[in-house]
Amino acid sequence: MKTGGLISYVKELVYLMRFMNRRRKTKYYIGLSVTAITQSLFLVSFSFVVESLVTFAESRDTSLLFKAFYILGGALLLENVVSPWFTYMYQRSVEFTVLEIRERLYHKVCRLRAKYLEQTHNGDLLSRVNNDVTTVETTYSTIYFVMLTQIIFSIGSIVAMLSVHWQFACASLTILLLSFSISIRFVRQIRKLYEQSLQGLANMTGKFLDFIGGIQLVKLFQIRPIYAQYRGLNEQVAQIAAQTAKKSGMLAAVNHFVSYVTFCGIIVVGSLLYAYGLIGMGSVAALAVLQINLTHAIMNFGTVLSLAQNSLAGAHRVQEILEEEEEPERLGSPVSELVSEAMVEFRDVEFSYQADKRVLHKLSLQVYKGQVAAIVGASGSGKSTLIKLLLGFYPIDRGEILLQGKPFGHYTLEEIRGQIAYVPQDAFLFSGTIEDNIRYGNPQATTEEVMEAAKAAYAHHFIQELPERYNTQVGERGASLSGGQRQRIAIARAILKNAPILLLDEATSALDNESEYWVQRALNELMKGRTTILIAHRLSTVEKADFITVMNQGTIVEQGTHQNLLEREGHYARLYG
Ligand SMILES: Nc1ncnc2c1ncn2[C@@H]1O[C@H](COP(=O)(O)OP(=O)(O)OP(=O)(O)O)[C@@H](O)[C@H]1O
Repeated sequence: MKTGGLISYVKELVYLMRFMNRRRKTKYYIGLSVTAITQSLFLVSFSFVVESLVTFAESRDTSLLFKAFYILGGALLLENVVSPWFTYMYQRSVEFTVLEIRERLYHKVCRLRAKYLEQTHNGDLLSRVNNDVTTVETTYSTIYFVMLTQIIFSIGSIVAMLSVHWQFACASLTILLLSFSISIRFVRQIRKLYEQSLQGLANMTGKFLDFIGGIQLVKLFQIRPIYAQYRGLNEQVAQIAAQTAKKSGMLAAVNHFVSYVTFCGIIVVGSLLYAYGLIGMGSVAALAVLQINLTHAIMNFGTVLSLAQNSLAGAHRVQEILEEEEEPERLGSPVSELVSEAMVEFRDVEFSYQADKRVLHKLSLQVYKGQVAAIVGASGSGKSTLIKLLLGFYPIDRGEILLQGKPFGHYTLEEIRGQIAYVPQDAFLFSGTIEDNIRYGNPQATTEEVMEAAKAAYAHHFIQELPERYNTQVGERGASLSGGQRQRIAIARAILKNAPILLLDEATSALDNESEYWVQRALNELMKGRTTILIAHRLSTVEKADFITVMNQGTIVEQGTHQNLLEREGHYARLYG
């Protein structure tokens, strides 16, 4: 490996410390350094213990025996009394830093653009938050520690060797550098493999999430390709792991070879020098201990440097998310002079998800306070896109959206979303209790207010019949409730939010007659006194709307009441017929 490559690795290892704040960094550095120094001293001191004992055996000088005991006692004190305190100090910094990274990722995901979230598989995000953050944790708690210990220990061993026999020390240093340069040759290859492995794991997690999400379909249709794809990814990860093991094995073999050759060299050369009276047996024993320790230190360093590649790859994936572009604070200029009489107005709005495919063409629509506006149209005509734009998930290309008479840019995205309650087609419940799920509409609401909302949403009755009532756990995504029950809880949540504007993505389309009846009544309650935009997939639900907008290929082709539109015998009449 070139010096430039080594420098860039060192830079990357330093870069990883960015995740830690300054106060923690100081504690981390102190804790890590003191622990590494005490452990190194403990190991280096053994060579002096061995030297004193062997020389005592030769000379019967009892002061050497005491010296060995003192060194050993001091080393044990450092290792068992001092070191644990400092280990706790740096490990605590690590654990709190990892907690902060996960929190930062959570908040970051909340602020990511809809476009990024739609294009990124949940499995990939999950893998970054779990696997990749764990690799960063390993670096802080183990890799840096082992690296630092090996460096300090190597320096300590070389100094000790110099004090025992400088010629041996120089020879050892040469072997050390040679062995080190061989070790790090493998590191770059191993890094590439780790990067591939992490991406493979992310793909596998994504595939598994797909499988779990669609488990009913997988069973029903016996979808074998899903398993084949999962297995393919699994095999890929296993193959990469096998290649990594091969490289790591080669690295260990080289290090072992160097280690034992030099150990034997010391014994042979040391014995010869002893035979000619040029060195004491105690010194030969100390040098042998130091040499074997030194080569182990280099081996460990090489191994840990290759493991660090995994962490660096993981850290980069974490950093990628943290650096990902966020939603802006507001969409549009806050100083626009535009005004509108309507509660919600789309004025000549043009929009495309991808540059070459326009989805909305100069679309204009006004919904006045208290009105119920239904939007109908063929699949793909742009109905859901209108809702996404109104929720501020995408910036529009041209035109203006006005809310409560003011242009979009007048409000922050948080303010816009605060004015809107949204009930999607597939009501999403979070795992937790029914009460929690309703209260997400207004975290400050009292238990009585939660119940009032549930009553208004015709949910109270069925909730009371559940074993734990409002404390019943809904299961993952509300799996323990029926579709209609989930919808009514979602409606209760929207009622509790008490926002002036309501967006409904027709919520009754997948329900049986009885559920539909109750959900429809709940929706009527929810719509009272609010300005509502209702995306209707079935025309029977739009008859009572104040006006109906018919969309086709991103434009409004008709507008009027149910009766007018039927009489016109145009698009609506054809859809209705
Ligand atoms: N995230 C996206 N990225 C790219 N294109 C998209 C995206 N979402 C929707 N589209 C495209 O935009 C067009 C309008 O889609 P939209 O979902 O608004 O239609 P819709 O009228 O709500 O359809 P449906 O009734 O089937 O839900 C379609 O051509 C669709 O393929």
